[in-house]
Amino acid sequence: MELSYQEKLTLIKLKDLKKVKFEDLVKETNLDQVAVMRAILWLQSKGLARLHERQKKIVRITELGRKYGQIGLPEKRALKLLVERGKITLDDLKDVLSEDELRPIIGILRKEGWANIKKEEGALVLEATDKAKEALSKERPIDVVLKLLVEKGEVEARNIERIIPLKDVKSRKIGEEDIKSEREVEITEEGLKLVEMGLELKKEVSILTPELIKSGEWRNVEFKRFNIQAPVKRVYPGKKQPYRAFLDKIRRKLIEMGFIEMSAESLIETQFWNFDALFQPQNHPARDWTDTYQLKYPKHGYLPSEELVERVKASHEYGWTTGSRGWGYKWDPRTAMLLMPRAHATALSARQLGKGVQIPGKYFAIQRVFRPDVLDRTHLIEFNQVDGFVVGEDLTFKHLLGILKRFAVEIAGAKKVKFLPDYYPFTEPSVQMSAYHEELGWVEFGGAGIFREEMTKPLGIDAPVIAWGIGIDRLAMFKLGIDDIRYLFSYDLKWLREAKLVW
Ligand SMILES: N[C@@H](Cc1ccccc1)C(=O)O
Repeated sequence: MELSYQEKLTLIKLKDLKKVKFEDLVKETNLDQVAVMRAILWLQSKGLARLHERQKKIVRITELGRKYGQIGLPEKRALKLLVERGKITLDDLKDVLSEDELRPIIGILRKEGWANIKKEEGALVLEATDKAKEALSKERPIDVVLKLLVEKGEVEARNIERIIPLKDVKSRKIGEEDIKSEREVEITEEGLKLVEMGLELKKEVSILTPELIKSGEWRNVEFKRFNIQAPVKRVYPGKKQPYRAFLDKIRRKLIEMGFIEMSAESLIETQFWNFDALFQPQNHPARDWTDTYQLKYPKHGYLPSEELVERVKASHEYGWTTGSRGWGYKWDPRTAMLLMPRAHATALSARQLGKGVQIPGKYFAIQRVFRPDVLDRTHLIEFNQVDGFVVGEDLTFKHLLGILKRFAVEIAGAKKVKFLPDYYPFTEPSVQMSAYHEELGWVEFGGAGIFREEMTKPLGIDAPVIAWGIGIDRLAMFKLGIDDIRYLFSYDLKWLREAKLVW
C-alpha cells in the first residue's frame, strides 16, 4: 500500500497511542492540523485508522465567573465581614458587595444558615451564627465548581453535574453551556499490522534539486507523487476564436483531401457571377430561390471577357450548343453588371470554372455570404458557406452523395444525414441535405447537385461537375455543441473561454 510521508508518520504515532484525541495527535506529529486531518482521512479510506467524532456538552466560565474567582462569591465576601465583626448592618455590606449583589444576599445568607436576622431600632442587623464560623474554612459544592471552572476554563457538563445541577451554575451566571465536538483517532488492526511489518519513514520531497543530486541525498528521500487528478485553478490561455478554429480546421482537412482552395478578393460580386454564369434567368422566379442584397454605390461592376459573356447570353436565350432551348428571353448585360454582396459561394465555383480547371480536379472555397433573413437560432443574415466541386470524366450523382455524407459525418460529426430532392437553377438533379441535431432535430445544411450543361459549357467545361454548398455555421453548431447559431459570433467570455476546441 502506498502511503505518503504524512500518513506514515501519523500511523507510526498512532501505533503507540492507539486511541488519541485529534489535538494531541497533531502535537505528537509536529505537523500542521490540516496535514494531519488529511492524513487521517486517507488512512481511514485505506482502512488503517478510524476517526471518531463526538459531540459533548461543556460548561465554559463566564466573565462573572472569572471575577468571582478573584474576589470570591458575594456570599463568601459577606460571610468574611460577618465573621470578622460578629454583627453587621446591611449598610456595612455595601463595602464588600455591589448594588446587584446586595439585593439577594439576605436570602442566601439565611438559606446557608450563616446569619440570624434581627430588627434593632428599626434597622436590619445580621448576626453571625456558629455555622458561619465553620463555613469560612469549608468548601461548598458551588465553590468547588467555581474553582474547577477557574482552573480549566471549560469543563465537561457531565463532570459538573456530578457536583451540582447545571441550572445552579447557570443561575449564578458563573458558567455557560456549549456544545463541542471532540475528535478521536484510533488505529485499526490492519494499521497496526502494517506498522509492525515496518514502515520506512523517508523524507518526502516534491522537487528534485541540484543539491539533492550532488549530495546523493536523493537516495534517502522519497519523491512525492503528483496527483494529476487533483482539482486545480483553471487557466485560460489565449486561443483562436472557437468558430475561427473550426473553419481553419475544415480548410486544412479539405486541403489534406486534395482540394484546391478558391479565393475571393472581395465580398462583393456582380450578378453575372452570382446568378447569370449559373444559368439563373434574369427576371425569372428562379432568381428568387434566394433573396439578395443590392449595392447602392457603386451600382455596377465589370463583366468578364466578351467571348464568355456572349456564350452565357446565348445559353440563357436559346441554349447555345447544349441542346437545351434556354430560357427564351432577351438577356441584358446591364442587369448582369449589378453589384451585390455575394449570396452564395457557388459564385466562386463559377468564376473558377470560367478561369479553367484541372480535370480531374477538386476545388473548394470557404466564403462569407449574405442573404436577408429573419435572425433566429438557426438563421443569420451573413454566414459562411463551404462550396466545392469535383470535376472528372466519369463522375455520377452517387459520387456526390458519397462526398456529402462524408462531409456531414466526418467534418460536422453529424450522426444521421438525410438527402431530399430539391431544385436549384444550376443543378440537375439537385439535392438538399439535412443532418440530425439532438436538440434541433433535422437541420438543413446545404444543397448540391450536378451542374447543368447550360452552366458549365459556356464556362468552357465539358466534363461533369458535381457541386455542393454547405452552410458551415450550422455544422459548426453540431461540432461545438451549441443550439443557437448566433453564439458563433458571441462575445460571451465564458463561452469563448470554455468552448471546446473541436476536431
Ligand atoms: N448555392 C446553393 C447550394 C448549392 C451549391 C452547389 C450546388 C447546388 C446547390 C445554396 O446556397 O444553397
